[in-house]
Amino acid sequence: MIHFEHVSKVYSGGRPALQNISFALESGEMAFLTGHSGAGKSTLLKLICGLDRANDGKILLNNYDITQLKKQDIPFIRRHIGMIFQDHQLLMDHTVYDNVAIPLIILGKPAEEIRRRVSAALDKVGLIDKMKFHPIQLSGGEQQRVGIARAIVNKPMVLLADEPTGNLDDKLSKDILKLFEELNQTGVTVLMATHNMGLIRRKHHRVLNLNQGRLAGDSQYVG
Ligand SMILES: Nc1ncnc2c1ncn2[C@@H]1O[C@H](COP(=O)(O)OP(=O)(O)OP(=O)(O)O)[C@@H](O)[C@H]1O
Repeated sequence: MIHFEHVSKVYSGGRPALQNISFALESGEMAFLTGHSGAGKSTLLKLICGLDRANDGKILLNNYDITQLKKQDIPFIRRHIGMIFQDHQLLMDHTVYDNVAIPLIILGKPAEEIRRRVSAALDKVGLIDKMKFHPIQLSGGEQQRVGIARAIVNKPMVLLADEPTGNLDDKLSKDILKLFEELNQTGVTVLMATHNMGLIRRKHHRVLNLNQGRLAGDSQYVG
C-alpha cells in the first residue's frame, strides 16, 4: 500500500529531515512511527499525503508513484488518505457537523450522501449528539475525535495520524487507539506517529523507529 524506496527530504537551509528511508506498509497493516522530537515523523507523514515533496527516492501509494505527481493531481491522492493532526486543525467558527462534512463538500457530494456519511462518521467516534456544537464547546479528546471523524468520512484506504494522543490522558489515548484498531480491522491501513511509549508497549503493532531522519528500527525485522 505504502512503499518508500530510498526516500530523502531536505528542507532548504536545514540538515536532512529524512535520509534514505525504505520500508513497505502493506494493505491492511497497522504500524506506529516513533522517534525523538525532530526525528522526521511529521515529515514522513506529510510526504505520503502530498503536503511536502521528497527530494530523492520514490514513494508508491497503491503502486502509484506519488513523487512524480503534478501539483494539480495531489487532491486525487488525498481522497484516499485520511490525515489526523495533533492540533486537530478544526474550523472553530463552524459546527462539528460542518467540520466533518468539509471533505465531502469539497468533493461535491450530494447533500443526502453528505448527511448520511457525516452521521455515520460521528456515530463511529461517539459524537452524534454533539453535531451542532462548535469545537470550542468540546473537550480536547472530543475535538480530536471530530478530527478523526473528518479523516474517515471519505472512507480512506489509508489513515495517517500525527501524535493523535499527544494532549490526551491515558484513558482517552487508549480510546483513540482502540478506534484506530477498529478501523484497521475493517481493512484501513494505519500509520500513527507517537511519542507515547506506554501505548506502544501495551500493543503488538509493528514499530518503525526514526532517529535523526534515518530508519533506525523496524520491529518487523527484529528477533
Ligand atoms: N517546514 C520546514 N522547514 C524547515 N525545516 C523543517 C520543516 N519541517 C520540519 N523541519 C525540520 O525537519 C526535521 C524533522 O522534523 P519533523 O517535524 O518531521 O520531526 P518530528 O519527528 O515530527 O518531530 P516532533 O516529534 O517534534 O513533531 C527537524 O529538524 C525540523 O526542524
